[in-house]
Amino acid sequence: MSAVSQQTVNPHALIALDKISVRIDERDILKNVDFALHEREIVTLIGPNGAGKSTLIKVLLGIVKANSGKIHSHKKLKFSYVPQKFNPSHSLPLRVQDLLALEKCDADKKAEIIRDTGITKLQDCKVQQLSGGERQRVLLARALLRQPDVLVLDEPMQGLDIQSEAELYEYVRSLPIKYGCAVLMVSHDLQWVMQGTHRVVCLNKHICCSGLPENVQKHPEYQAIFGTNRVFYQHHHDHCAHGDSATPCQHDPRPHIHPEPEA
Ligand SMILES: Nc1ncnc2c1ncn2[C@@H]1O[C@H](COP(=O)(O)OP(=O)(O)OP(=O)(O)O)[C@@H](O)[C@H]1O
Repeated sequence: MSAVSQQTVNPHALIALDKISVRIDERDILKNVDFALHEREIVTLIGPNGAGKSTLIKVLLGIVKANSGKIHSHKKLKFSYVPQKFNPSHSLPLRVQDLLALEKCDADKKAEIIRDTGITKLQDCKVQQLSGGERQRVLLARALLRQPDVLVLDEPMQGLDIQSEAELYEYVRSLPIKYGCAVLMVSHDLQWVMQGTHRVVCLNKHICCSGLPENVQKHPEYQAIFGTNRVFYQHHHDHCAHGDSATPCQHDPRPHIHPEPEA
């Protein structure tokens, strides 16, 4: 029932889910979910553990088939997906540069992405031996090399230290303008949700509420899940995210993530 149709419910959406339901082992995982993603939009999906966030992403990616509902899209979209967990087999030694070479990309753009994600020095390292934070950067770089229409990030901050996390947020915020992609992120970090996102969708098997961050946090279903005292202020980011770096930064005006410090 979930084949991607070229017709459209929302003429402005890149992709739209229409009353999607997923049942696994007699359990409702998603119920009647309507969802749309627009060009160059940054949308964050929030909700408690087990709410169906990863499942919703997998439906969008075509990995999980819905039991009912439809997916509409104007054109065949190119997705890049940075999963929550990536544990490559130790029996398949793969260097970072080999992994990145799997994606075809213009050399200048590739150099820029490698520099901006802070992985220049990791090129010869084996993917299996990277730290959690290094692995996240490499996966993000690989995702960008695909030059996707939609970049999907499932809790991408796992393993990142606080400074790298702030830099990653700043970098992700710059991507729609820089590379023309929409960004769909799953995050439990409500501070990011409120400050970095154009739109928030709160999911708990069904869509509880969605809209501008400042409106969503006033919604009764949001407050029932996250409480009433978790209200965040918003401010605009026109400054460098790495101002507190222990080592002086050769300031680059473009958002970028610093490499992890060497031991
Ligand atoms: N392949 C599967 N087989 C059985 N149950 C599944 C499968 N995939 C997901 N589920 C169940 O569906 C529910 C939603 O899972 P999902 O991973 O989408 O939630 P989530 O919102 O991403 O959770 P979290 O925030 O903990 O990552 C969970 O109860 C999970 O156990």
